[in-house]
Amino acid sequence: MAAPRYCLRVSSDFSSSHQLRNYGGKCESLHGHNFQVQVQVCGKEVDPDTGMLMDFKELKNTLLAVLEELDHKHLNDLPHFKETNPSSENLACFVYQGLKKSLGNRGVYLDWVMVAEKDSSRAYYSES
Ligand SMILES: Nc1nc2c(c(=O)[nH]1)N=C([C@H](O)[C@H](O)COP(=O)(O)OP(=O)(O)OP(=O)(O)O)CN2
Ligand SMILES: [Zn+2]
Repeated sequence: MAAPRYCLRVSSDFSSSHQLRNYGGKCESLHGHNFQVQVQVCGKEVDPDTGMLMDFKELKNTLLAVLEELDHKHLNDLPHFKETNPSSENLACFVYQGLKKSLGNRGVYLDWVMVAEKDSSRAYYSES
């Protein structure tokens, strides 16, 4: 039996500085990245009137609101990252938790969040 699934992906970015603790290398020094972020949400049904799972614009705006907390900040100074290392993995988890809270229960679930320091180095966080 087929199990229909529609998925949407939106992308954005933020620019921040960080210092990785307990790294034992040059990334312990202050440096910055233009982090790329991609998120995927999925659901079983589209709205019969709009044909949409959710408006891309709304999803993008929700993502931007979460990224606003990180953009142009020194990540180690943020309360969340005072103890938690601001690695790409932990940033993906942070964005996931923020988005999950904002999206609430609407028949759409957050599948995964990706954070990349560059195209060749990506971290994914998922709870499904
Ligand atoms: N699993 C992870 N590994 C690393 C992370 C991370 O978040 N998760 N982060 C870093 C540092 O942020 C570092 O700034 C990245 O540096 P690096 O990949 O070494 O980039 P470079 O440009 O210096 O090196 P290239 O060889 O040119 O890629 C490190 N690891
Ligand atoms: Zn770094």
